[in-house]
Amino acid sequence: MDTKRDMKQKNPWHRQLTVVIAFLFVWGIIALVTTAVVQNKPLPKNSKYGIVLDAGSSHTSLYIYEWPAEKQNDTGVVQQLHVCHVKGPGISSYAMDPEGAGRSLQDCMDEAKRIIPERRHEETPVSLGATGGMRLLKLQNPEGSEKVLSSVEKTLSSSPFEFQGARIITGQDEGAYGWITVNYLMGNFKQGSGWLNLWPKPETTETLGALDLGGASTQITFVPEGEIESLESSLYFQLYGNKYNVYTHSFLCYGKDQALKITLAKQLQGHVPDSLVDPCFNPGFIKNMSVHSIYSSPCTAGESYTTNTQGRFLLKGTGNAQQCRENVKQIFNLTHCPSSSCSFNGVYQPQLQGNFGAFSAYYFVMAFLNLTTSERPVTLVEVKEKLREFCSTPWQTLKENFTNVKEKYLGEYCFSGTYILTLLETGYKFSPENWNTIRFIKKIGDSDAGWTLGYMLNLTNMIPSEAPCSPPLPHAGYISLMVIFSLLLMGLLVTGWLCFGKTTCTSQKEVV
Ligand SMILES: O=P(O)(O)OP(=O)(O)OP(=O)(O)OC[C@H]1O[C@@H](n2cnc3c(O)ncnc32)[C@H](O)[C@@H]1O
Ligand SMILES: [Ca+2]
Repeated sequence: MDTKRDMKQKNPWHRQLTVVIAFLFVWGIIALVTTAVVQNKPLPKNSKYGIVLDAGSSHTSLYIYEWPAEKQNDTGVVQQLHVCHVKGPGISSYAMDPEGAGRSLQDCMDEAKRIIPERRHEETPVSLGATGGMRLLKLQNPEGSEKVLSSVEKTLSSSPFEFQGARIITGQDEGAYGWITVNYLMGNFKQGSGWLNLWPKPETTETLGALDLGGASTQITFVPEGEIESLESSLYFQLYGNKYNVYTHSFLCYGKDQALKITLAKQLQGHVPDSLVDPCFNPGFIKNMSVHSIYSSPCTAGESYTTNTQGRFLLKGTGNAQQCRENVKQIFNLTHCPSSSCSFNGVYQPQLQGNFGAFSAYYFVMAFLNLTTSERPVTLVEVKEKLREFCSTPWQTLKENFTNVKEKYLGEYCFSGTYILTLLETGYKFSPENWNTIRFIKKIGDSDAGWTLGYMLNLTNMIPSEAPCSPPLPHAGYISLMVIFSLLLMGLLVTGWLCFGKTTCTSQKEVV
């Protein structure tokens, strides 16, 4: 044994070789780690931007979206960077002063100019989509609606951004883009990226239905289980290689402001008294209303009426949720259905399917009533109980308790909550069993739920029909695996050499 050790110690080659290998080993590790770190160092942010203006019936909002320039077609990369709420009413209110519509957008456009880096201005698309309010104005006053559109077009096209049009979007588009937005933000279109690509894709990917409640119109959009019977309510999408048959319907006049007008008109039944007792407003609530404000809308235009001399009446609340529901139910015609199943007014609707995200006024109202934030979903019974309690609260008490809430909103929450409940239950056929499939949402991540993001993704061709080809491994995973395998190989090499080297040395000594 001692002789062997002596021989080894005396062999100068052995020590030199060990030093060289140890040096190479350490150098190899340093090189690999440096490569991995340098390769994965975050690149300087190179963003692109897009602007969409949501010209709703009650207000206009300007949304700025941002995404990394190099990841244009990936899913889930576009994010809302900023929202600017235009002061004043929706553009459809400017029929008598069309120039005012364009002017009203200027402040938000200036804000966008400050937020988006100047070097990106020219290539940033800007577009405006008008919804229910402008659809109604077009029915009532086509010339006025054209003038309003020209006016906003003038403001947008005089900005440094790339103007892509100001138009009234159809109810079908509004529903479809809302559905695309929520599912894009939820990552439901995501392909199995990286390793998951190695496994076959599931036949259908679960998507979230979209429920949007505006002031003038409301939309329901979801992927039903079977065939869609009506062509006009059916949309076909191929997104990221997945196929979707989507049902959508938009009810003009069933946004919450127009629905209130129809409900009031139903109670008035053509005879306008000096005062109207209404269960949908809190006890003690009194409002002086103009008859014209109710009957001037195309949604109530079919109704003939006689009025008192002042053309005004007093709306007096009694705060009875049960009676309010009975009144609201009257605006849903359930008597005829030409298809196998219907929602209301003879409109085809397939059986409800999957989970739903309810946004816009659904969220504003349900959040105020504390019916959204809960670890567990609120049941339909609890919603009804809450409405009973809220509607019966005296108006004076409400005003004292909610000094920071707009009085217009506060006064209407009893009606609005009851309307939402009735629309969902009587209209769309949600029941106690599937009520928990509805989530009232405002945002997904940092982006608002609404139709604008889907609209921009479509306009800028940012959703490919086929999944973009991607390597089986993400870049960081590739580098990490390379490092691990290289270390393993080196380890094996060194171990092998040590064992092999020892034997060789031993045998050499024996020969000697
Ligand atoms: O989609 P359309 O029908 O064109 O209308 P819109 O886009 O203007 O509709 P919104 O979703 O912005 O708002 C729907 C309604 O909710 C009202 N609203 C907005 N914020 C609210 C809040 O905090 N509480 C109660 N109601 C609110 C608003 O006045 C409208 O009557
Ligand atoms: Ca809207």
